[in-house]
Amino acid sequence: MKKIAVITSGGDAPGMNACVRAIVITAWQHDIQVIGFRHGFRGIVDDLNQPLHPDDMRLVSQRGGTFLKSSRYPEFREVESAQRAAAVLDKHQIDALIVIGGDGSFQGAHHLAKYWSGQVIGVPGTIDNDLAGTDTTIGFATAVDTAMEAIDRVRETAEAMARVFLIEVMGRHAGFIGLHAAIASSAESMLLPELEPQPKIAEIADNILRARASFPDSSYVVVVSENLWPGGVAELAKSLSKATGVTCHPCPLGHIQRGGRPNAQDRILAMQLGHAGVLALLDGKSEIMIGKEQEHVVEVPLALTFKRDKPLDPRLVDLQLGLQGVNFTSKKGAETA
Ligand SMILES: Nc1ncnc2c1ncn2[C@@H]1O[C@H](COP(=O)(O)OP(=O)(O)OP(=O)(O)O)[C@@H](O)[C@H]1O
Ligand SMILES: O=P(O)(O)OC[C@H]1O[C@](O)(CO)[C@@H](O)[C@@H]1O
Repeated sequence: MKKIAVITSGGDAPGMNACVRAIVITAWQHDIQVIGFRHGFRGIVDDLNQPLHPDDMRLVSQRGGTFLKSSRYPEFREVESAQRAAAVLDKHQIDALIVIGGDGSFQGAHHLAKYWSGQVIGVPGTIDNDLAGTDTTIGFATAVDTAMEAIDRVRETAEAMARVFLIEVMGRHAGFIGLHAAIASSAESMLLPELEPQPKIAEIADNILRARASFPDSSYVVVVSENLWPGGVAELAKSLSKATGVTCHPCPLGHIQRGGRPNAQDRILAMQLGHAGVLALLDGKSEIMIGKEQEHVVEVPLALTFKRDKPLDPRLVDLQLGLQGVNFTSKKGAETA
């Protein structure tokens, strides 16, 4: 193996830069050159190449986003795009490609592997944590920290004014950020796509009214996953305000959850998985994702990572449901009810 390529693809995630650093340094230690392609699969197709050298990696892991840039590039589903990418990779005499991204990026890698003979490896980089075969993904822990800090700030004004807030968090169609942020911020309630049955407006409203009756001078925070409620928290807030007679304030956290310096956990995970990715390539592996399960680095067939659903940890769901229930039965609540 003489030359490998790396891309960051899909939504950027804090820690992607640290992962590229580990890949570049590990590869050079094995006399392998590294080329980056900017903007993910689009950069391969358009040959936006950028040679990567360990000297350039000195101060990248502290930064959020991805210095290699990323993109959403739906055209890559087409056969011609994959063939064009294969031709560009061959032109540069690339032996293997490492794709840092989420489930869409891994589908892209799987698609490319049908038209290109080089090795292809995925490293999970997405704030959503929605990839099967790995307990966590690069960027998830930082996004949860960011959401928690933002909710803490909202909590202070909510508590001062005794207001109800509906805080929308990212996750695409998965509730990992929602669940972890709800626990970490001591939310009174959470609405996640995985919870069955989904509560009706009347039930959510009833919970708010019961909490207001028990704690009339306190805040009430509901963490809501994006893409769950039609119209998002803005519409949900309108419906709940009407149903309860209490003004419910919508607060979508949006892209601030994706930005920011990666936390230590994400930097360490990123470097561990990037390093292991290069070693797996040297071992001749292809079409796998390098993940982490129960503190061990694991190799998982790429196709399994996006074909399987990844469930929330039921113990964490029960923890939050149990703790949020305490709000209605606590001593203080019983006295004022
Ligand atoms: N089915 C597919 N076939 C080929 N390429 C795909 C496919 N799905 C996605 N891709 C490619 O992978 C890129 C990244 O996918 P996507 O935009 O879904 O983000 P992602 O990797 O899931 O990351 P995130 O979870 O952070 O959004 C797409 O823009 C596209 O170029
Ligand atoms: O930045 P974009 O392209 O609007 O994508 C937003 C989506 O990307 C993510 O941030 C990462 O997949 C999701 O949580 C969110 O739904």
